[in-house]
Amino acid sequence: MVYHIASTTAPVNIATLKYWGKRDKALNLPTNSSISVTLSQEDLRTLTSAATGPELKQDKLWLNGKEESLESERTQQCLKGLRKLRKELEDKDSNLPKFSNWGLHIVSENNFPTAAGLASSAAGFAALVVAIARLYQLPQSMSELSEIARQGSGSACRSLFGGYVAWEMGEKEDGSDSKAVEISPLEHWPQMKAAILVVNASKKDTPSTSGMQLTVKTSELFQERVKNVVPQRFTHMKEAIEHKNWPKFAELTMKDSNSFHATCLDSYPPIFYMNDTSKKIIKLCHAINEFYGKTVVAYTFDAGPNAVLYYLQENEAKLFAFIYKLFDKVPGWETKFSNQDLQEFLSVYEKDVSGKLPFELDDEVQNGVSRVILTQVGPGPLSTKESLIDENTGLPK
Ligand SMILES: Nc1ncnc2c1ncn2[C@@H]1O[C@H](COP(=O)(O)OP(=O)(O)OP(=O)(O)O)[C@@H](O)[C@H]1O
Ligand SMILES: C[C@@](O)(CCOP(=O)(O)OP(=O)(O)O)CC(=O)O
Repeated sequence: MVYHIASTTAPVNIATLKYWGKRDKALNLPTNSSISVTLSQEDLRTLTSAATGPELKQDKLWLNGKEESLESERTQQCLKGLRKLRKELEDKDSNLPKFSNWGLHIVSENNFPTAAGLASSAAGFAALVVAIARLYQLPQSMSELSEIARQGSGSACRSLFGGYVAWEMGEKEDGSDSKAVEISPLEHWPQMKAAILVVNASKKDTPSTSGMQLTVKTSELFQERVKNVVPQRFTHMKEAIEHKNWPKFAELTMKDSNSFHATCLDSYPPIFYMNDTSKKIIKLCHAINEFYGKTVVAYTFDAGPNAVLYYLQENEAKLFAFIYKLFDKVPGWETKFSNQDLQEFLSVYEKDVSGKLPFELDDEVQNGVSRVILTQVGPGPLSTKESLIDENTGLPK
């Protein structure tokens, strides 16, 4: 028999205004709105294929070549939501095959480390929802589908759009107004780039879900953050994106990363996501901006020690004079630059920086970084002809 199959890729997004805290755990409703930049799928992406057929009795998932359980409440919520929408179509048109009664086979691959604080769950749930929505030929918009992806993992709802994205927290108890919307498409500000310094690619200590629950329950600072800090920052950051106001965008991004990590530290017992290397990178970014007398780089850290450095294309040589000088031994540079380009960064350092620095560069920081991922703002989920499922067997290829 031949199976019905649809495939999609989906991107990672890195928040510049952080989601941290749930007001409803079952529906995954946040305590504040958030904003993110979607990153290019050339560098970080999930590819997911979904298949169905009358002979499939059970739902199954294979992730990075291994069969994984689909039992988690969150995945079940996503599958339930998608089947409900398909059922509505089938009820209206009796000619449609009864996909909603059949099992699903889902096969997915991340081209980067899973559960390493690189937002794999965001790309993973976004791809899962979009692949099945396409298989089911659902008419819903990306914003509507984002309500389902949100229930898989909050940050996943933002991966349904490219460019600059907001997750509006909403007010309704049923969560029907808590969804992702596009602030600006990638074409509006395509000069935005990101250098990710992978500080520790092993599994993290405190998962985001339990970490944020603890913060909501125990941190007083958190109350101040959601009531007074984030609502204003949300408006200001949206404006900064709309006006391509880089210094403002950068300042708010850094402040919000710091504010989020401060609420983690204020949780009881405290949660530490950043390590000494992360802190050295923060100091370095401020020192770089001070050295040039303008904002060249903005850092942000999620629930782990990895640093995401946002910068504009026009400032690349200025930033890389420092970071290539410091991190030239770690892999990743060669994916985007020739040897000659990289030597150029060192000559900028020798010509413009060396001897003029009011501080010593700390070579030690290199030891805490294992890899650099060079990327930029990118598009939302993309349909693909590439399939991970064999159309004759319905099993992973
Ligand atoms: N391609 C995928 N398809 C379905 N589920 C996935 C996929 N990739 C990751 N996941 C789910 O997401 C989990 C990892 O989420 P977790 O939040 O621990 O890490 P992360 O997303 O890399 O980090 P963070 O969200 O803090 O940036 C995996 O264990 C898996 O359940
Ligand atoms: C620090 C963050 O990356 C937290 C992400 O949390 P998740 O979306 O992973 O949490 P769950 O909804 O419980 O799955 C900030 C952000 O991406 O906005």
